[in-house]
Amino acid sequence: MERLLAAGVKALHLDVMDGIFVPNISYGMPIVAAFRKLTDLPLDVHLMIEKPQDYIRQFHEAGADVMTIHAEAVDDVASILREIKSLGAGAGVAINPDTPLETIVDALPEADLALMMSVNAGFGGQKFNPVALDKIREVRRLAPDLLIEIDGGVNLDTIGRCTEAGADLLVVGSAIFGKPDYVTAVRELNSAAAAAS
Ligand SMILES: O=C(CO)[C@@H](O)[C@H](O)COP(=O)(O)O
Ligand SMILES: [Co+2]
Repeated sequence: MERLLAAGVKALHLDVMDGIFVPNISYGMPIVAAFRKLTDLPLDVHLMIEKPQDYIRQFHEAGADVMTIHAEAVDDVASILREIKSLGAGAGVAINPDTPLETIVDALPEADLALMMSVNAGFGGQKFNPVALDKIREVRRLAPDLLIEIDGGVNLDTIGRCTEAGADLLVVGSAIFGKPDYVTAVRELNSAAAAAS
Protein backbone atom coordinates (compact mmCIF):
# COMPACT_ATOMS: atom_id res chain seq x y z
CA MET A 1 0.00 0.00 0.00
CA GLU A 2 2.80 2.44 0.82
CA ARG A 3 4.43 1.77 -2.53
CA LEU A 4 1.10 2.15 -4.36
CA LEU A 5 0.27 5.41 -2.63
CA ALA A 6 3.76 6.72 -3.40
CA ALA A 7 3.18 5.87 -7.07
CA GLY A 8 0.16 8.19 -7.16
CA VAL A 9 -2.66 5.81 -8.05
CA LYS A 10 -6.02 7.60 -8.01
CA ALA A 11 -8.21 4.85 -6.55
CA LEU A 12 -7.99 1.30 -5.28
CA HIS A 13 -9.92 -1.43 -7.08
CA LEU A 14 -10.59 -4.27 -4.63
CA ASP A 15 -11.46 -7.67 -6.13
CA VAL A 16 -13.86 -9.61 -3.90
CA MET A 17 -14.26 -13.25 -5.03
CA ASP A 18 -16.44 -15.86 -3.34
CA GLY A 19 -15.34 -19.16 -4.91
CA ILE A 20 -18.90 -19.63 -6.23
CA PHE A 21 -19.59 -16.90 -8.78
CA VAL A 22 -15.93 -17.22 -9.78
CA PRO A 23 -13.62 -20.21 -9.20
CA ASN A 24 -11.32 -18.27 -6.89
CA ILE A 25 -11.48 -16.82 -3.38
CA SER A 26 -9.92 -13.53 -2.39
CA TYR A 27 -11.18 -11.64 0.66
CA GLY A 28 -14.19 -9.95 2.21
CA MET A 29 -15.21 -7.07 4.44
CA PRO A 30 -12.34 -7.16 6.99
CA ILE A 31 -9.74 -6.59 4.28
CA VAL A 32 -11.80 -3.77 2.75
CA ALA A 33 -11.99 -2.22 6.24
CA ALA A 34 -8.22 -2.59 6.62
CA PHE A 35 -7.64 -0.74 3.33
CA ARG A 36 -10.08 1.95 4.50
CA LYS A 37 -7.89 2.59 7.54
CA LEU A 38 -4.83 3.07 5.35
CA THR A 39 -6.10 5.55 2.79
CA ASP A 40 -8.69 8.16 1.87
CA LEU A 41 -8.46 7.17 -1.81
CA PRO A 42 -11.74 5.98 -3.34
CA LEU A 43 -12.30 2.26 -2.72
CA ASP A 44 -13.83 0.71 -5.82
CA VAL A 45 -15.09 -2.71 -4.72
CA HIS A 46 -15.61 -5.24 -7.53
CA LEU A 47 -18.05 -7.82 -6.15
CA MET A 48 -17.50 -11.13 -7.96
CA ILE A 49 -19.95 -12.87 -5.68
CA GLU A 50 -23.39 -14.44 -5.76
CA LYS A 51 -26.22 -12.64 -3.95
CA PRO A 52 -24.30 -9.34 -3.72
CA GLN A 53 -27.50 -7.71 -2.43
CA ASP A 54 -27.02 -9.65 0.85
CA TYR A 55 -23.61 -8.07 1.47
CA ILE A 56 -23.67 -4.51 0.10
CA ARG A 57 -24.52 -2.93 3.46
CA GLN A 58 -21.60 -4.68 5.14
CA PHE A 59 -19.17 -3.73 2.37
CA HIS A 60 -20.36 -0.14 2.58
CA GLU A 61 -19.89 -0.13 6.36
CA ALA A 62 -16.39 -1.54 5.76
CA GLY A 63 -15.61 1.54 3.67
CA ALA A 64 -16.54 0.82 0.05
CA ASP A 65 -17.17 4.03 -1.90
CA VAL A 66 -18.32 2.25 -5.06
CA MET A 67 -19.72 -1.27 -5.31
CA THR A 68 -19.95 -3.01 -8.66
CA ILE A 69 -22.12 -6.10 -9.06
CA HIS A 70 -22.01 -8.60 -11.91
CA ALA A 71 -25.12 -8.78 -14.09
CA GLU A 72 -24.49 -12.55 -14.48
CA ALA A 73 -24.87 -13.03 -10.71
CA VAL A 74 -28.28 -11.42 -10.15
CA ASP A 75 -31.83 -11.41 -11.51
CA ASP A 76 -32.68 -7.75 -11.12
CA VAL A 77 -29.67 -5.52 -11.69
CA ALA A 78 -31.56 -2.20 -11.51
CA SER A 79 -33.08 -2.84 -8.09
CA ILE A 80 -29.71 -3.74 -6.55
CA LEU A 81 -28.13 -0.64 -8.08
CA ARG A 82 -30.89 1.40 -6.43
CA GLU A 83 -30.18 -0.33 -3.09
CA ILE A 84 -26.47 0.50 -3.39
CA LYS A 85 -27.26 4.15 -4.11
CA SER A 86 -29.70 4.29 -1.20
CA LEU A 87 -26.75 3.46 1.08
CA GLY A 88 -24.93 6.53 -0.24
CA ALA A 89 -22.40 4.58 -2.35
CA GLY A 90 -21.68 4.63 -6.06
CA ALA A 91 -23.37 1.80 -7.95
CA GLY A 92 -21.67 -0.12 -10.72
CA VAL A 93 -22.71 -2.92 -13.04
CA ALA A 94 -20.18 -5.28 -14.64
CA ILE A 95 -20.37 -7.76 -17.50
CA ASN A 96 -17.93 -10.46 -18.56
CA PRO A 97 -16.65 -10.56 -22.16
CA ASP A 98 -19.22 -13.17 -23.28
CA THR A 99 -22.20 -11.33 -21.78
CA PRO A 100 -23.99 -9.16 -24.34
CA LEU A 101 -24.36 -5.48 -23.57
CA GLU A 102 -28.12 -5.83 -24.13
CA THR A 103 -28.27 -7.65 -20.77
CA ILE A 104 -27.66 -4.39 -18.91
CA VAL A 105 -28.97 -1.68 -21.21
CA ASP A 106 -32.22 -1.27 -19.26
CA ALA A 107 -30.32 -0.96 -15.98
CA LEU A 108 -27.84 1.68 -17.19
CA PRO A 109 -30.03 4.64 -16.12
CA GLU A 110 -29.68 3.38 -12.51
CA ALA A 111 -25.89 2.97 -12.73
CA ASP A 112 -23.14 5.41 -11.80
CA LEU A 113 -20.55 3.17 -13.42
CA ALA A 114 -20.44 0.45 -16.08
CA LEU A 115 -17.56 -2.02 -15.91
CA MET A 116 -16.68 -3.78 -19.13
CA MET A 117 -14.57 -6.81 -18.28
CA SER A 118 -11.75 -7.48 -20.73
CA VAL A 119 -11.09 -10.90 -19.14
CA ASN A 120 -13.42 -13.42 -17.50
CA ALA A 121 -13.81 -12.42 -13.87
CA GLY A 122 -11.86 -14.60 -11.47
CA PHE A 123 -8.13 -14.18 -11.95
CA GLY A 124 -5.52 -11.51 -12.53
CA GLY A 125 -2.87 -11.93 -15.19
CA GLN A 126 -5.13 -12.95 -18.09
CA LYS A 127 -4.91 -11.77 -21.70
CA PHE A 128 -6.83 -8.66 -22.72
CA ASN A 129 -10.00 -9.39 -24.73
CA PRO A 130 -10.74 -6.47 -27.10
CA VAL A 131 -14.47 -7.27 -27.17
CA ALA A 132 -14.70 -4.88 -24.20
CA LEU A 133 -13.65 -1.96 -26.42
CA ASP A 134 -16.68 -2.21 -28.70
CA LYS A 135 -18.94 -2.40 -25.65
CA ILE A 136 -17.32 0.72 -24.22
CA ARG A 137 -17.99 2.66 -27.43
CA GLU A 138 -21.61 1.53 -27.37
CA VAL A 139 -22.10 2.39 -23.67
CA ARG A 140 -20.61 5.82 -24.30
CA ARG A 141 -23.11 6.35 -27.13
CA LEU A 142 -26.06 5.16 -25.02
CA ALA A 143 -25.10 6.93 -21.79
CA PRO A 144 -22.69 9.79 -22.51
CA ASP A 145 -22.29 10.81 -18.84
CA LEU A 146 -21.81 7.37 -17.30
CA LEU A 147 -18.42 6.47 -15.82
CA ILE A 148 -16.97 3.59 -17.82
CA GLU A 149 -14.38 1.25 -16.35
CA ILE A 150 -12.34 -1.49 -17.99
CA ASP A 151 -10.73 -4.33 -16.06
CA GLY A 152 -8.47 -7.19 -17.10
CA GLY A 153 -5.21 -7.35 -19.04
CA VAL A 154 -4.78 -3.59 -19.05
CA ASN A 155 -1.08 -2.89 -19.56
CA LEU A 156 1.27 -0.63 -21.52
CA ASP A 157 0.30 -2.33 -24.79
CA THR A 158 -3.47 -2.15 -24.27
CA ILE A 159 -4.15 0.93 -22.14
CA GLY A 160 -4.13 3.36 -25.06
CA ARG A 161 -6.90 1.46 -26.82
CA CYS A 162 -8.96 1.62 -23.62
CA THR A 163 -8.82 5.40 -23.28
CA GLU A 164 -9.27 5.82 -27.03
CA ALA A 165 -12.49 3.78 -26.82
CA GLY A 166 -13.76 6.02 -24.03
CA ALA A 167 -12.86 4.29 -20.74
CA ASP A 168 -12.63 6.67 -17.77
CA LEU A 169 -11.36 4.21 -15.17
CA LEU A 170 -8.52 1.87 -16.00
CA VAL A 171 -7.98 -1.05 -13.63
CA VAL A 172 -4.44 -2.35 -13.62
CA GLY A 173 -3.21 -5.38 -11.66
CA SER A 174 -0.22 -7.29 -12.98
CA ALA A 175 1.12 -4.40 -15.07
CA ILE A 176 1.84 -2.67 -11.74
CA PHE A 177 2.28 -5.50 -9.23
CA GLY A 178 4.47 -7.48 -11.63
CA LYS A 179 6.93 -4.61 -11.89
CA PRO A 180 9.71 -3.92 -9.39
CA ASP A 181 9.18 -0.14 -9.48
CA TYR A 182 5.54 0.95 -9.05
CA VAL A 183 6.37 4.65 -9.49
CA THR A 184 7.75 4.08 -12.99
CA ALA A 185 5.01 1.60 -13.90
CA VAL A 186 2.20 4.01 -12.94
CA ARG A 187 3.91 6.97 -14.62
CA GLU A 188 4.35 5.04 -17.90
CA LEU A 189 0.77 3.75 -17.80
CA ASN A 190 -0.62 7.25 -17.17
CA SER A 191 1.46 8.65 -20.06
CA ALA A 192 0.32 5.94 -22.46
CA ALA A 193 -3.32 6.44 -21.42
CA ALA A 194 -3.14 10.23 -21.78
CA ALA A 195 -1.36 10.07 -25.14
CA ALA A 196 -4.21 8.05 -26.62
CA SER A 197 -7.18 9.86 -25.09
O1 LIG B 1 -11.41 -8.42 -11.51
C1 LIG B 1 -10.37 -8.83 -11.99
C2 LIG B 1 -10.19 -10.26 -12.37
O2 LIG B 1 -11.29 -10.96 -11.97
C3 LIG B 1 -9.29 -7.85 -12.25
O3 LIG B 1 -9.44 -6.72 -11.41
C4 LIG B 1 -7.89 -8.37 -12.32
O4 LIG B 1 -7.47 -8.89 -11.11
C5 LIG B 1 -6.94 -7.33 -12.84
O5 LIG B 1 -5.69 -7.90 -12.96
P1 LIG B 1 -4.84 -7.82 -14.32
O6 LIG B 1 -5.67 -8.44 -15.41
O7 LIG B 1 -4.58 -6.36 -14.58
O8 LIG B 1 -3.61 -8.59 -14.01
CO1 LIG C 1 -11.63 -6.40 -10.82
